[in-house]
Amino acid sequence: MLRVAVPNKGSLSESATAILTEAGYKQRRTTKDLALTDTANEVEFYYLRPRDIAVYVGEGTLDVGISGRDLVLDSHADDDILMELGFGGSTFRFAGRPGVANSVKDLAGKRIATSFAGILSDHLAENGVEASVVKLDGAVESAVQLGVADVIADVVETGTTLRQAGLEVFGEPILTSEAVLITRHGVDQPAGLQQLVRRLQGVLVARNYVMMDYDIRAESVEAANALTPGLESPTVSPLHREGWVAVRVMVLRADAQKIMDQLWDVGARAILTTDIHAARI
Ligand SMILES: Nc1ncnc2c1ncn2[C@@H]1O[C@H](COP(=O)(O)OP(=O)(O)OP(=O)(O)O)[C@@H](O)[C@H]1O
Ligand SMILES: O=P(O)(O)OC[C@H]1O[C@H](OP(=O)(O)OP(=O)(O)O)[C@H](O)[C@@H]1O
Ligand SMILES: [Mg+2]
Repeated sequence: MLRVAVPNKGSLSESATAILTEAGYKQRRTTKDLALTDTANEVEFYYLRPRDIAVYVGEGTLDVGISGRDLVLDSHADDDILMELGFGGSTFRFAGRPGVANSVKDLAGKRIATSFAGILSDHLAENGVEASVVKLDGAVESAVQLGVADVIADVVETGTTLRQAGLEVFGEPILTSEAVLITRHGVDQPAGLQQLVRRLQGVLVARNYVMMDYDIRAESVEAANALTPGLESPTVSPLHREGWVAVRVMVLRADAQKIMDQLWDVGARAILTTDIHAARI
């Protein structure tokens, strides 16, 4: 059985369970359950902290897991990132009281609080900056007010927590993160992993694309195809009406309205979009 680690709580948990459910896997009924066996798909799910998932998978104790790119890098575990999952987006940034620093170069000799000491130390070393790292478990934004640090390095999503603490980001983002699927580096892919990856990719396609149908005069089909090249190639079928064809093609959901306007301008009519419920590409 494929052994899969899933975040048990926190920012990644709900979306991780949702994407697995959408991919046709059984998920735990209550947040108290520690594990669940999906016999039909021959997969065992283990619900763990995403920071620990990077370690379990890196050690090879579990075959594959969902964690955050920042947590994987921070752990220095022996993981490979197989795919990005399109949720749990955040940036990892420096922040401090206004004017305290403008870039990483200003941090020499300063005290920096973080719960990602691995990422922070790597970043300071890359920039040749010597500073002292104050390792905290959470609520890092309070460290400046409480006097244990001069600046912080933390996860920023909306920036609300920083504003509430009277802090501002400075310097370039240290990294951008999102939820990722990981396996142990350098091992043969276990049975069932390819199926999991294909199913998750299918969910991402269904979420990110819509199906678009339209009718157009045959002489304009090349102009329309330039706007909607599709993943492979559009399906073009004859219409009963002489000189017209029907086109069916996948387009990015985010671009759909703009493309419908552009298709209209090159003569397409009866332009429809429909949701895709599942896909294998
Ligand atoms: N607003 C956010 N706050 C914290 N982490 C976030 C946020 N948005 C996305 N993430 C990502 O979630 C992962 C952190 O997972 P974790 O389970 O520790 O979340 P958490 O919400 O901080 O949980 P908790 O603080 O309750 O332990 C990281 O990969 C991080 O980049
Ligand atoms: O930019 P925002 O949308 O405000 O989100 C970022 C904040 O959310 C997380 O804190 P969390 O609630 O997980 O508490 P923690 O610091 O104790 O982990 C993270 O550590 C930041 O503090
Ligand atoms: Mg947190």
